[in-house]
Amino acid sequence: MKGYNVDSDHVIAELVGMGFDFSDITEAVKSVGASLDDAVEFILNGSRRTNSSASSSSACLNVSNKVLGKRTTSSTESFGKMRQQSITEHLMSASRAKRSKVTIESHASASKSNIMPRYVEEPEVSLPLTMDPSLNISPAMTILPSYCKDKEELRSYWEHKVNSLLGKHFGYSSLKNFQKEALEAWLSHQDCLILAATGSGKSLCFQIPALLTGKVVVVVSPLISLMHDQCLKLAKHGISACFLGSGQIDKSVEQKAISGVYNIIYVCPETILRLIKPLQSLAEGRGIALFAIDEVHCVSKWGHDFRPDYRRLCVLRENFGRDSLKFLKFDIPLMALTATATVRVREDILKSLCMLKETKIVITSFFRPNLCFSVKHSRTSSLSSYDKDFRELIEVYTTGKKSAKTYNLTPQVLEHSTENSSCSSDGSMTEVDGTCENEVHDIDDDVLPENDGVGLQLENSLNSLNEKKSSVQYLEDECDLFHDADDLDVSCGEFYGQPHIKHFDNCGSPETHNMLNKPKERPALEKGDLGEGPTIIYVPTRKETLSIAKFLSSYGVKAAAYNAKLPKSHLRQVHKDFHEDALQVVVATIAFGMGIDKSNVRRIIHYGWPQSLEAYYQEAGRAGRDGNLADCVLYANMSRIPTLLPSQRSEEQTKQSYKMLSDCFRYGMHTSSCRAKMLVEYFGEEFSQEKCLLCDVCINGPPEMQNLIAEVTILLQTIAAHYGQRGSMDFSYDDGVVPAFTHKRFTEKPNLRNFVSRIREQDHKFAASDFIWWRGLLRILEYRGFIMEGDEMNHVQIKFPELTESGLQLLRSALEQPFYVYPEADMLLSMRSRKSFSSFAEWGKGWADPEIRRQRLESKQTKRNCKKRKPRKRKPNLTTVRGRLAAKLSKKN
Ligand SMILES: Nc1ncnc2c1ncn2[C@@H]1O[C@H](COP(=O)(O)OP(=O)(O)OP(=O)(O)O)[C@@H](O)[C@H]1O
Ligand SMILES: [Mg+2]
Repeated sequence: MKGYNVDSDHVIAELVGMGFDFSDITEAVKSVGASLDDAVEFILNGSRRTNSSASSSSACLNVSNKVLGKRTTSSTESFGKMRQQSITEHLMSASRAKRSKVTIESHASASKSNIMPRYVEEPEVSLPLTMDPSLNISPAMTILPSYCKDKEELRSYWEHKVNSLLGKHFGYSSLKNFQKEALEAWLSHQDCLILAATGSGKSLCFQIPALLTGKVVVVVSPLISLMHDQCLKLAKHGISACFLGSGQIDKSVEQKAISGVYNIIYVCPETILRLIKPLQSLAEGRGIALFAIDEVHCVSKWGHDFRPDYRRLCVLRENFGRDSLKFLKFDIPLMALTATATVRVREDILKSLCMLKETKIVITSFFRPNLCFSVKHSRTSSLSSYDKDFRELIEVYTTGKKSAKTYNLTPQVLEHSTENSSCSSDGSMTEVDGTCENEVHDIDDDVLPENDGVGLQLENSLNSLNEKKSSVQYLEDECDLFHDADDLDVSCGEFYGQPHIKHFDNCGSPETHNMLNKPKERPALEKGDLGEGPTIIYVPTRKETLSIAKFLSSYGVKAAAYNAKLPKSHLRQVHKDFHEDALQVVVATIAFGMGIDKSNVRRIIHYGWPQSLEAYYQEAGRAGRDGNLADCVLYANMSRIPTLLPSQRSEEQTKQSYKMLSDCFRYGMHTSSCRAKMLVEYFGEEFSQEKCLLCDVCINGPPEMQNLIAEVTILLQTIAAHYGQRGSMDFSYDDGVVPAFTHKRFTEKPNLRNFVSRIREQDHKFAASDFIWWRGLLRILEYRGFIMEGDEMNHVQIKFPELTESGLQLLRSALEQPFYVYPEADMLLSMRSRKSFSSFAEWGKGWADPEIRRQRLESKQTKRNCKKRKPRKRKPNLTTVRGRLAAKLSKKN
């Protein structure tokens, strides 16, 4: 297979997945090159295997789907051939031989190097303990050859074995440390929870046991597309696998899985619950080496991607232990894996899965040293924001390029959908509502006669549209809630391992992988040109996927939209083109989900607030898997507090979701700590170095500190006075400054807005102060423990502030000590448009002068009047039904 490139590998794997004979495939690829369609055409029409039912290249995807789900008779022949060559067959035959007699052959007298026992492990068969008990070797180690005299020897024995499998199947030279630790736990029959960064290689931890033992590994995974991709990769590495989703299962695949045909069975949580009994017979027959629960954060209600069925997976511990299956010598180990779990989520995982007390926890650093994090302010709402925010990106992909050819993926869909979205949301979660409202007003209200029958009808329908658009159902429809677009037509499929070729997927060479393993030296990571690798832009709403993709395409960028509502054929095409580097930018909702493992993604842009830092870090983690520099930019509207995406949640979950959103908001607002540090510390890791040296804060440095004693004092005083805390203290202040709280606005619990207007009224120095500036200050006071939330409701940031005991104490000493802070992002934003608050002096002085005050008030009034001017009549849009109707009505009048 020398000379085959990544593209041909991909095509070969696809064809293997379709069930074609390997020799036919190689011949086809040799003849027509790395084109899937052409190769299918060649095999189907141009060579031995002519099949009239699938003769056109357009049938290619159908063929694929059919074969994934139900194999046609014509493919059985080649498939049988492949099975002969598959590793499964080898292990199966070995296994059969093994079961008839003693499992491990002793080779005490032979040299280790040339004697490898044919079978490494058979936990059910206990062996005489020939080792010194003082070695403290766990029972599982005893299943290893008895010529290994000590722990070190045992370790090097299995490392040697694993490394040869690694080289043979994957082309890697060694395991990473965390992978070794995980395998050691499994060898010792321990349950294991693995927390390792995105793209670090967690899958190998559960794939290797299948190769080592010849038993089956059962992997629980949340998404069909993820299972499909992993099976495809395994097939390329010579390992047979199948996936069983929860839809219409092809029973024959399921039966084969249960009879032990595949090395690895991927199964969704719903299905595994149905398969407990059959899996118990599999455990008794071929044997189950391990249950792996991938993306295990889905177990936790405290995580970002909760899947209720994951919580029922404690059945695995209940039904696959020695207590329930007498033929087992040891409980079948559980291995749980995730890249994003906070300490609380970890505890929840261990408890919900009933993992054993001695569960080994393997944690690698969450730090990805080649990712450059930054946060930028953007309204993310209109073409003008796109223009500003994506100019650089457009330059990267178009400068010096000859043609500005538009990438034309389902243009009709794009055209149609963007036509109605001229006023798209501003990208933050709040703007889902905003969009709807704007949209309803795209017809001029003032063109409609008030009591005209048609007008009334139109108005009614607009109202009902309005109502519909503010319903949770409609809003849910605007956003994708799952990390999956269900772009496959099948719910199960099988993949047979092909004879091994040296593959490194589209993920680079082993050397580049090792770079992830072993971070580059810090000084070498100087920020510069990132190159042209692809970009993923994550947006909150489906509509924005279309409008941004259309915008970028109009500048000649090869961009495509991806969201769960687009046609499946389009989604598949996007996946394919993205993996083959035919696309420069994918603009997606979170449906472009978990498990995207492409090495050269150079930029992940979040355009609008994510819902949690877990989700953010997981999505950002898709960048730079080749170890080279990559950018992770968050564009968010700093002037708005994000809101939760609509979803069905219990009260408890709502609270948790608010907490996560709030943490995410703080991450964006923070201006003085290294971003990577903030992120890894969020996951409970102590950051080993001071800074990442690559994020916007490390590069630009924090903003200048300001002494805000005057502002802090008046804010605390205003709040304290409302709650009658003044009497209980002996702080002294200028009575003129403290507000008199007799105003009727204050009879109810006041929110920050009320306090700010009070401050503005009371002190001319602050009369023109921005609300968002005070909001930033309030947040700082909350971090420092001086303020707390005064109501029971859930908020992203404190809404009804009250003073804590420390707040009261601070107030007592406030006037004596300076209060230095780094202004938060919203404060900086407000200061950019106005004078800084601490330098209110100038403004303040101005307000003190009655003449200046009069002039300012007058100009304010004039501005207001200008705003109130009757809106200009817009020309009705004659391309829409409503527009034509409005035009007709206005003519009548
Ligand atoms: N020991 C190793 N040496 C070199 N490369 C490796 C090693 N182990 C895994 N890899 C490679 O690392 C890449 C990422 O692997 P994998 O998909 O298992 O990551 P992951 O940790 O599961 O990521 P995610 O969190 O996105 O699911 C793969 O392309 C894989 O082949
Ligand atoms: Mg993974």
